[in-house]
Amino acid sequence: MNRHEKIQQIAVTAAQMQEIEGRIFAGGMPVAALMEKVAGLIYKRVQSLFPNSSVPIKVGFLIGPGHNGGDGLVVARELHFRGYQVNIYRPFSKLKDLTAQHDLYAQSLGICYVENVADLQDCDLIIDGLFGFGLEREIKDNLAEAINELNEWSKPVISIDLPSGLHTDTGEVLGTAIKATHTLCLGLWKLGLLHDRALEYVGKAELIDFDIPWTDITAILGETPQIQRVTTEFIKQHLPLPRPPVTHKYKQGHLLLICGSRKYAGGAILTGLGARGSGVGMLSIAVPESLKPLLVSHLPEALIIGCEETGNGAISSLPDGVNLGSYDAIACGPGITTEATTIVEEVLANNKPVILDADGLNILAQMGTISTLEKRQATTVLTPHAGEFKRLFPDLENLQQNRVEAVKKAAELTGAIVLLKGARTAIANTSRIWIIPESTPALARGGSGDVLTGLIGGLLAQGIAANTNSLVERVVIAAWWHAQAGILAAKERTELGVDAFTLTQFLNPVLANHFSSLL
Ligand SMILES: NC(=O)C1=CN([C@@H]2O[C@H](COP(=O)(O)OP(=O)(O)OC[C@H]3O[C@@H](n4cnc5c(N)ncnc54)[C@H](O)[C@@H]3O)[C@@H](O)[C@H]2O)[C@@H](O)CC1
Ligand SMILES: [K+]
Repeated sequence: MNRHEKIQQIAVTAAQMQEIEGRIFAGGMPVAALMEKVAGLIYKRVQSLFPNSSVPIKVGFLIGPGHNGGDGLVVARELHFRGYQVNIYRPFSKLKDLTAQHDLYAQSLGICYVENVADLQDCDLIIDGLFGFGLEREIKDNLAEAINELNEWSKPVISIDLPSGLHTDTGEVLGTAIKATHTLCLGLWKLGLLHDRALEYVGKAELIDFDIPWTDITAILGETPQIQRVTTEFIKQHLPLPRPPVTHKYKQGHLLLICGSRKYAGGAILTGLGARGSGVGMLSIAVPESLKPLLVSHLPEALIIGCEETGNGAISSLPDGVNLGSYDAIACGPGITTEATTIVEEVLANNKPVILDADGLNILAQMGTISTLEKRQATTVLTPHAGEFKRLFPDLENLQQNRVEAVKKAAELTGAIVLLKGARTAIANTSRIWIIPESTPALARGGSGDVLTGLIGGLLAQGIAANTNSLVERVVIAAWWHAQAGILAAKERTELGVDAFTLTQFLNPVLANHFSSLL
């Protein structure tokens, strides 16, 4: 893996970034030289995003008291030299030394300083250098009002490092925050940018790599950082491709899906199609007896098991002769309704890897999440959305806003692999956390989660059959794959055109697009 690929997999907190920065300075790099280098990369990127033309672009700068402001001033100076019409709004009198020096020089060059943020309203572009990872308290009073006013203008805004006002680690809005259209994150991805609640502020985000020595990164984060930003390169390493040249269907995993009810028949089909997309060797699907013909017609390759059903058409028990121990993995939950308690209890009592979703999770919550999972030896995967998560882990409610912390705690409490669905799906086991950095709101649609459950099940079953010891990676692959299928489908069909059935048809093209070298 090259440096670019490796660096994209890292996400850091403010404290970690400060420690890494400290090592660079201790190594002898002058602070001013690093700022010059970083700002040089930023202004070149701004130039390519907004090239100057015969009519100069008018750029408004927001300058804060620290080194984020210092970066901003160097960018302002360089764009001034390149013919941009630069205006600076700096609502602070006390500046850090280096920032103050750049400020003096900008003034000596005759760059225009304005008194009020309103004076920037006719700018074509705003650059936000108010605060970076040094923001330590709420933004209040006049500055908060200025930011709120600017957010009303709907102009292009480029934030340096991160949108000012966002907490670097949690993405929480401290008072108020800049709504950027672009964020140029410096050096290493800041964890806060990967939180759902930050997304409406971040816009298009990209990393500006300024050559932080790898030894300084690993000295602070270790060889395998605890938090991983999931990239294509990671997926490529863990994808079950290519297959061994000599194999057979059972060696490629046997997955049992337990899903559906009279009320939710479609959920069973979608889960089955998700599993189909995974390439799993053998697929068995247990559904209420009355759904059997429907499932056979949609998934002719699968073995459909008709189960005895309750008066409302939920699965009441598996038929005699079905041995849960004979499958590599079992995925249970989509569409089963909360009546199917017996089957969930039976599945959890078994010693095979289990994926629980939807009403499977609600039943687990009723059984007692932690006490039930304590008894399990085999892997359990839980795939809640925020509402299900709350029911599963009522004691973690105060963490709901900090999704990364919440998923980490949930995994620690249960020993399970927990996948918390969201705009930035987060997955944790007891030692690490993975975040899917790209997705699409097109996936916010009924049935989309059923597809994911099938996909996870299929990948997990293949992993078990192949004796791989990295099962959590299979769950991460499924989440990434699902998101990418949504993105690809939305590109072709718009964000409104990605119903769950359509989504299943984009699973395979994602692989073909990204991994042609493995085909
Ligand atoms: N880490 C690195 O390796 C590099 C960092 N650089 C820049 O330096 C930034 C960090 O610089 P700093 O540590 O100086 O921090 P910031 O520039 O983010 O801001 C810190 C300053 O803001 C004040 N402040 C914090 N919260 C406030 C609030 N709510 N209201 C008013 N004032 C507040 C603090 O007292 C301090 O003076 C990065 O984000 C990045 O832009 C780059 O210059 C070069 C490389
Ligand atoms: K900023």
